[in-house]
Amino acid sequence: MDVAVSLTNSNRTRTCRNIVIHGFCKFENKGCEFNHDIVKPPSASGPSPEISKARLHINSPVFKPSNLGAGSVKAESVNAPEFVPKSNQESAMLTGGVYSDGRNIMQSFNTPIQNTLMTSVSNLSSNFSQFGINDMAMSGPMQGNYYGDTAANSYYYPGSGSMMHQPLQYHLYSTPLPHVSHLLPHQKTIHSFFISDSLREELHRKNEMVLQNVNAQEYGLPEDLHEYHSLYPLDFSQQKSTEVFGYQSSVYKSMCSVDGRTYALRRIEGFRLSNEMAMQTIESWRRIRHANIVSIREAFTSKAFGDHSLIFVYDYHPCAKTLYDVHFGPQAQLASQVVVGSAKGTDPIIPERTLWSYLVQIVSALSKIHSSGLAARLIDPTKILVTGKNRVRLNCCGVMDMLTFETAQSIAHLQQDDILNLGQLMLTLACKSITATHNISKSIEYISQQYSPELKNMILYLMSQPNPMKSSDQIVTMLGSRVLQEINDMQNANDVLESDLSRELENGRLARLLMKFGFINERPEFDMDPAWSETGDRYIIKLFRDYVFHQVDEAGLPVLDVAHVLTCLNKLDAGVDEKIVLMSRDEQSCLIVSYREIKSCIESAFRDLSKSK
Ligand SMILES: Nc1ncnc2c1ncn2[C@@H]1O[C@H](COP(=O)(O)OP(=O)(O)OP(=O)(O)O)[C@@H](O)[C@H]1O
Repeated sequence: MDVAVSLTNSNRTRTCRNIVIHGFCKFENKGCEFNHDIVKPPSASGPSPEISKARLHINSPVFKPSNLGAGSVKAESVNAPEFVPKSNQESAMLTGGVYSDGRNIMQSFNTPIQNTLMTSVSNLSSNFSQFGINDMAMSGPMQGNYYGDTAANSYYYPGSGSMMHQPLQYHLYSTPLPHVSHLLPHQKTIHSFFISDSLREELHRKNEMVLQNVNAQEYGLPEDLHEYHSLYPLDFSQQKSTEVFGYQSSVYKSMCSVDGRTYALRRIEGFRLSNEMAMQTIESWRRIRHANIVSIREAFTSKAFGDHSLIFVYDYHPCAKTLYDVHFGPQAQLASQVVVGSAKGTDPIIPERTLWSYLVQIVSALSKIHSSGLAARLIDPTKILVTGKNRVRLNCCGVMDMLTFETAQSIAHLQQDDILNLGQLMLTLACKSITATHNISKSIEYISQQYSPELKNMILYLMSQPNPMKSSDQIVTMLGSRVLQEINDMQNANDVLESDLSRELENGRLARLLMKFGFINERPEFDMDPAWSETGDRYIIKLFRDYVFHQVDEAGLPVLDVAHVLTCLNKLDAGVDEKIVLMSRDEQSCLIVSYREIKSCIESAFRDLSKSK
């Protein structure tokens, strides 16, 4: 398709396009070959200064000649030398001129023209209102006037009205204003095109955490540890406790040089493995995959830290905190003081629903572990990770099996201990005191005051002597309706995430479109190639790119309007029949094409590119 708009065909009878569009031609006496002798009304010896300066900019309405039916302009028709509107009325409309009797055209529109104009304006307004732009740019009384004459006039005469609109910083997302919640069904705010702020922030924080790095030498860390490198300490506390494992332990984030993924390495310091068989205990744990268990990948010994260390490799969960940190750590205490506004001792309790949720998740993990013939052996607030809102996972699974390999213990017995430890954990959480197990009767009394008898009885059952044996499956049955509640909550959360995902899906669509643009536009290797010249489909694409991204306002400043870009790209992707005016950079030619035609140009240019591979 050849789309060059040539001016070499001298045709004195044709009205100059600049006269039609701008009302004047700056090349009139400088060699422009076209006819400039149109009947100019006496009072309109020159175009209004505002209009003469006005360039194609974001506020330009979508031009829709009333007598051009849909599909009447094919992409091929851009071969036509120039665009000549069919009637003087239209040209008058475009130039914002006056009639021969001196009446201003805006005051004296006859009904069909007025309808066309107002349709264009209202189309544009509704396009933009989809993005909540009305709310931002024309809030309050302005909005009420928008469809009135005053607004239409200032719309067509940029700069002439009392309200001058500067380009807004649409890329700086602000939260929606309260009145924006009362939008009409077809209107949307820009926020509705992207994932929620809180989720975006959370994901950014997690990404940032994955990329955190320290200088290994400064921290006395090895550069390489087996297949792992870029170690980053996750536990900066100076005091290391030996309470849980009987050994000091440290945790590092690190990257695996084999698969490039990030893992959490738990180092048991100063542990010398005396029996190689102990390594096999990890095999059963490696097979366990459960939503409430931090998966283990492998274990190995290392002298890279200058001692005999045993290293366990777990899945890394960025920004994870321990259950202890969340409910008993210094930050939790500070937060509760802020909430309550009083000293320690009046901490708000953990909501009962959260406690049931923890219980259901941990019992679900235990059920999986016990049915695999294993025991968790570490139901401790410092060894349970919180990896999302109320989402818990058992951590450090398999460590105790290896550390106590020599002292064989009955699995059935260890499983009973798991259930007892779970009871103690729930007691601790319900009393929000790490020492709650020191005086159980007092703690139970406190729980009966704060929570339902159902929760109290469940904790009592978990902590009771096995008679003859308790099983995790029994507890699952006892939890009954709580499990259903948990499923319901999770599915609701899933729905919210899915809707966020669907918004990003739309953006992914646009990103693919932009990639195509990037592939096609201004390829240096096709610079002088007539088959890939700037006169064919690619020319339309280039002009469209200018229309979308390179518009300027009346002061010649760049228009940075995300909403305009989104509107254009969405219409392009949908291939709608709406027509737009594309203007060449030298303002010497203009084309009227529909989004559908531009879309087919892009597709064919991209097909050509992929064929040439
Ligand atoms: N798999 C993991 N993914 C992400 N972070 C983890 C992982 N395992 C542990 N962490 C983080 O490492 C930090 C230290 O964990 P650790 O288990 O040592 O807790 P701790 O409270 O310091 O216990 P201890 O007193 O026994 O050292 C915690 O903030 C925890 O969130």
